[in-house]
Amino acid sequence: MPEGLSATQRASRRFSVDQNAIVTGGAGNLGLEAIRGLLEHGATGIAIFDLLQTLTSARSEIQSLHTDFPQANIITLEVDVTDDKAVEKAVEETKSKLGSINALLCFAGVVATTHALEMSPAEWRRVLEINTTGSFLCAQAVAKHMIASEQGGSVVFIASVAGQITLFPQPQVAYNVSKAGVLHMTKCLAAEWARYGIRVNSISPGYMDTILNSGDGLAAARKMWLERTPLGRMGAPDELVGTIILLCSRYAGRYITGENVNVDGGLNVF
Ligand SMILES: NC(=O)c1ccc[n+]([C@@H]2O[C@H](COP(=O)([O-])OP(=O)(O)OC[C@H]3O[C@@H](n4cnc5c(N)ncnc54)[C@H](O)[C@@H]3O)[C@@H](O)[C@H]2O)c1
Ligand SMILES: OC[C@@H](O)C(O)[C@H](O)CO
Repeated sequence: MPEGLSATQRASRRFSVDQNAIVTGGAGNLGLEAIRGLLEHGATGIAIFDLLQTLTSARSEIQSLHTDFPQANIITLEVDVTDDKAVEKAVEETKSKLGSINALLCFAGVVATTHALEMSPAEWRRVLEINTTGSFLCAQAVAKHMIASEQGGSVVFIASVAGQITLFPQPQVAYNVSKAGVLHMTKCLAAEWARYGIRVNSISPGYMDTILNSGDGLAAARKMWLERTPLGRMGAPDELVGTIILLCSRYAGRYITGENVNVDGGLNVF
């Protein structure tokens, strides 16, 4: 322990997240697990941004969050992240209901497994619009609030190892490009917003054990994925939580910005 640190400064090394967060795609597989992790680590308020269809199908999981964390203020907002006006309105509503916005986590995303020669322009645009543009629009709207509050904050994008290497065997050029964009956007926004005390980082999951990677049609692919994953298994959704807490914590993570953390069982090494 360096000499001269006060008790308060030492306490400030904790990994706690005693603040409010917006989680886009928060009713999805990884988003729900992230929210549970944030609440377990002291988050006081959560705004779940997602499509009506997913908010409806995840109703019982969201109800369990209310039951398990009765002291937390958990709100749900129907938002399409590609709709800039809807995003701005939802961020405004979050601010008025939660009081402050200290962290943003962007999980909203889609995958298209289509060969490049067969991909329609509409499908290409949809994947980039949701994964890259949607993440940007949410970060921009939240950053404006963080700047106005003069409190700074933390933005965490969910990229993918697919943004760094060409995954095999599934053809998913639009997805891979969309996530490469998210990775570079992380660095650009970290550079632009550091002066406001806003840190911007990303997490790149590998193959997580979620619906996205399930289904009978993927059995052969799953076998190949495991062969290329040094830890030899898929990740559990809650295995992102430690990194999320580090990056969102205004204590432990306060000198980390512009960084990507691969949470992938080693998939990126090949
Ligand atoms: N599951 C994995 O193995 C894995 C690996 C790497 C990266 N990721 C990324 O993690 C994120 C979450 O993945 P997941 O496995 O939880 O998938 P998921 O399908 O369960 O969750 C995605 C969520 O995004 C929401 N969404 C989609 N389009 C939206 C829109 N236009 N506006 C608002 N919300 C929208 C969906 O309703 C859903 O709740 C995605 O960005 C995905 O690319 C997942
Ligand atoms: O094809 C599956 C991919 O989306 C994968 O789940 C992930 O993006 C690997 O990082």
